[in-house]
Order: sequence, then C-alpha cells, then structure tokens
Amino acid sequence: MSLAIHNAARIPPYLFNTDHAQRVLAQLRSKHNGLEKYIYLNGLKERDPNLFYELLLANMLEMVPILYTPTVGDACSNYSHIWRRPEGLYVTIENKGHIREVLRTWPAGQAARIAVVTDGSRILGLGDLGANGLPISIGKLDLYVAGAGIKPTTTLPICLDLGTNTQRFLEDPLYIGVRRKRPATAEMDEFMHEFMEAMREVFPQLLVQFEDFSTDNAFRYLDLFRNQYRVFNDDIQGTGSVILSGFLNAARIASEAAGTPLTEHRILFFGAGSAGIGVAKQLLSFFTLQGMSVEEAKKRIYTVDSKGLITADRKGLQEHKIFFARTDYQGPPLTNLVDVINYVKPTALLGLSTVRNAFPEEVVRLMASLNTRPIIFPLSNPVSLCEVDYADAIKWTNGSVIFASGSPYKPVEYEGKTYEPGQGNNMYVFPGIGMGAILSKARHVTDSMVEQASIALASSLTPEEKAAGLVYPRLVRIRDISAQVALAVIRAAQKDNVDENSLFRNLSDDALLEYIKAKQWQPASSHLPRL
Ligand SMILES: NC(=O)C1=CN([C@@H]2O[C@H](COP(=O)(O)OP(=O)(O)OC[C@H]3O[C@@H](n4cnc5c(N)ncnc54)[C@H](O)[C@@H]3O)[C@@H](O)[C@H]2O)C=CC1
Ligand SMILES: CC(=O)C(=O)O
Ligand SMILES: [Mg+2]
Repeated sequence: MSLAIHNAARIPPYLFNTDHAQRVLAQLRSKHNGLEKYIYLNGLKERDPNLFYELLLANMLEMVPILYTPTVGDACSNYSHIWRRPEGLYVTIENKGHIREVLRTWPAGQAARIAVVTDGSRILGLGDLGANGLPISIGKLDLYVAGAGIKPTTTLPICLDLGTNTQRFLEDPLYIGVRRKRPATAEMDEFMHEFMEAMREVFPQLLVQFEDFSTDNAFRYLDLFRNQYRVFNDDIQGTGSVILSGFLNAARIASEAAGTPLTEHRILFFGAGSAGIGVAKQLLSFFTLQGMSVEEAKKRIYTVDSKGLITADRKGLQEHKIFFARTDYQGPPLTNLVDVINYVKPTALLGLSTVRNAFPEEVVRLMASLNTRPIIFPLSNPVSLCEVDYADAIKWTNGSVIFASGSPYKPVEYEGKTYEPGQGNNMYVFPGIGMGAILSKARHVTDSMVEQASIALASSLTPEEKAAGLVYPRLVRIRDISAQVALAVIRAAQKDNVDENSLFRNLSDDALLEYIKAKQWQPASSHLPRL
C-alpha cells in the first residue's frame, strides 16, 4: 500500500468538507502562551510550509509578533529547552579548518540565495544567548519569505556557535551549544575569514545578512567584509535605513506643526551601540538631503550611553562612539537624561539602549513641553526592554507624540480618540534590500542602496496612511512595499555599477516593478491536509 493511500485511510471522511486553514488558526488561537504559539507555528512550518506561509501572509498582524519580536526573544532565551528538530545550520568553533564541509551538508546547496547569520552574542536586547540565537535567523528569514516573496527553499538560517559568556547556559545540562567561553578576537577573526570564504565557495550566489553580533564585532566584520563579499549588517544598516525613513516622515509632520524648517531638528540618541550609532550615521543623510554638509549635520546629533552625554574628552572612548562625540560641551559630565534634554533641547529622542522604561513620565513630559509634536522612538527590542510604552507616551504628551517602537504596540484609545503607533523595525527594509541585491546580483551592498531603500519606504505611504498621521506604512502591505524598496535598491546598484545582472538596465521602472512582483514566491493555495 502506498503511503498516500495509507494516510488517506486514516483521515476522517468529512475532513475535506471543512477549511483546514480555519482549523489550524483555531488551534493556534487556543494557545494562550506566546511561546506555545511559537512552537506550534514552527511545527506547522515543518509539516506544511505552504499552509504556514499562506496563513502568515493572511494574518501578518497576528503572526509576525509570534515569529519575530517580541516572542522570538522568548524562543531564543528558551531555545535549548523547546528544541524539537534541526531547523537551520550550526557552524561551531570546533568546525574551524573544515567549515566548507559543514556548509556542504545544507540540503538546498547552491540554490541558497539569502543567509541570515548570527553568532548569538547580542540577540535583540537580551545579551549573549550563544547557540540559542538560531531562532532570530529563522524569524528574519520567515519575513524574507512573507515580506519580499523570497522562495523558502533558498533561505539559509545560520547560527555560529562559538561558545557563550553567559554562565547560566554553560551550567544548563540542556544547553545545545558548545560548552565553552567565546574565543579571543584573533581566533574569532580566523574563524570569520574562513567562514566567509567558504560561504562564497559553497553558495556562490548568496547574500549574507549579519544579525545580532555584539557591537564591536558588528562594526568590525561589516568593515572587514563589505567590500569583499555580498554582505550587509541588519542592525547597523537595516536599522539605519528604516529609522531614516520613519524620521523623514515624522520630521515633516513635526516641522509643519511647529512652523520650523527641517534643518532645525536636533536628534538625541539614548544608546550608542551598533544600532544607535548605525542609525545616527544614516540620519546624517536626513540633513544632507536638505542641503547641509556632513559636518553641519553631525552637529545636529547627540549621543548618550550608560555614562551620559558622549563627549570627545572622555577617556577610553570606544572607536564607534568617536564620530558623534561632542566637542562643544565644556561642563561637568551630563549623566542624567533630564539634564541632557534640558541642555540639547532635542526635537527627537530615539532609544536604542535596551533599558526598559528609560523614558519615564518626566522625560516624556519634558519632550512635550519643548516641542509641539515631540518625536519619540523607543526602538529597543523586545517589548520588555522598550524605553516607553505607547499608552504612556500618548497620555504624557496629551496625544501629541509622534511615536514608533521597535516591537509592535496596539492602537490606543485616549480621550475619545484612537491613536495608531508606528513600528520602526528593520523588517520594513531588509526583505526589500535582500530582494534587490539578489535580483540585481549586486557584488556589494553599497551605502546608496541602503539609503535609497529608506527613501523608497518613506515614499510608500498611501494618502490614507498620511492622513492618519502614520510614519510607516501598514504591515499588511509589506509585499508591495518590499517590491518598491527592491526596485530602488536595484536602481542604486546600477548607479554604483555593482550590479552583475545588466538585464534590468533597459527596463522602465514600471516594467521592473512588475518583474519584481512576478518573482515573489506565493504559497500553493490549498486548504486540504497534505497527504
Ligand atoms: N528597532 C529595530 O529595528 C532595532 C532595534 N534594535 C535594538 O536596539 C537595542 C540596542 O542594540 P545594540 O546597539 O546592538 O546594543 P548595544 O548593547 O551595543 O548598545 C546599547 C547601548 O545602550 C547604552 N546603554 C545601556 N544602558 C544604558 C543606560 N542605563 N543609560 C544610557 N545608555 C545605556 C550602552 O552604553 C550602549 O551604548 C537592542 O534592544 C536591539 O533589540 C537593534 C536593531 C534594530
Ligand atoms: C530588530 C533587530 O534586528 C534587533 O532588535 O536586533
Ligand atoms: Mg537585530
């Protein structure tokens, strides 16, 4: 008896009369715990990828927060305990010397087009989770499929298991990673060089997205590899791109309300890690797009870390903090956020600090007293580390805040009015950046590709979204938006002469957009259980 007949015999006769997708949704919704929902959905993806992606596309607002931030944070924190089956590729420090052979075990082989690679050393704001970091690569790739229409079988989630400095994992008998501390820089560098070379050899058409490396390594490996390989760093470049986009829209709303020019904005960054500095560097182009020089633009940006306002006279300043360190402040160190705000008088306060409730009532009210429409973006993930909750920000500013957070919040009712938050998360751009880089076969991901992605996203708001005061488009439109972002990325790759697929050069924008949309993978639609 064939397997299909055998299985068919076990299926209840009336099952085919019902909508299996509805049954699966009901099963998902019957679970009250986010982690249980995560486990359920990942099981579904394994059993029936078409149905999984079909449901994801139809229920983005419900399912993205499970597969991605905030719940993916819980999944990572608990991964060794909830592990069910192999889901991605682990390359361990013990594989050094024969990484190629390990990569060759990946079933899809040369078909792979996009890899998300983490070393688990800074997963969201949750710190060093070691080998537990794999779900972040998986979640990002789910969004590549749902958001941009990348074919699932061409995605490759990787966790580099180099050890962990988190003692509780080393002591946990169920920990799935290599039981050792992280290597010293020289050993890690050797590993990373071998890894990147092997990746190119085994997967010649692959784009690599670095994800959630600890800040020093995030900057270092981006600098080391970006001109050598097809690679970008999501936390530095993806976040920079998405926040520039939201800021372009927010600044326009705020400036119109205050009757002041765009060049008057002053931006205060609370948190100066890979994300904070990545965004700050990208926001320079907000000012240069208004005609200012980089030097003038730099003066409009202030950065704060755990020691307070970053000034150039501070001893032992880390390399990535030097560029924005202030040379014009002479007083005693400003270590309190209220004091910093009173000194800077920012029009925008951006949080990338991993500090829950770092923007308390006093801070938010002060921002509202300084600005007609204060821009407050608490961008740390997951929600448990967000600098301020949306309902509080609305209440403390009497509804005037222009708000975007890294993780999703629901709309808020306040004094008879409904307010809708924005989600300033790199998920709005990395699928389109990836799609554009893959289709154009870009040799490198250039600054201009990242900047154009941002401008395309900012311009993608519909009149209705603008009228609703949104700074990001609604997530349900992500496929259309990703196509527009990909188009802008391809055009920028062409201008920078890094495109190896010259076929698109003669296509009009309309024709190219149509081509991109036609390339978007769609799940085969069927509501029947597969045998
Ligand atoms: N919304 C989005 O799309 C993204 C959000 N993020 C989030 O940004 C956060 C930061 O990420 P990284 O920059 O990579 O981390 P990081 O650990 O390198 O940086 C954190 C920064 O915050 C500062 N900080 C910590 N405690 C502070 C305090 N009490 N007062 C003032 N500053 C303090 C640190 O000095 C450091 O400069 C994470 O929560 C991450 O999830 C990261 C990438 C994208
Ligand atoms: C969103 C993201 O990439 C992060 O929080 O690290
Ligand atoms: Mg990240």
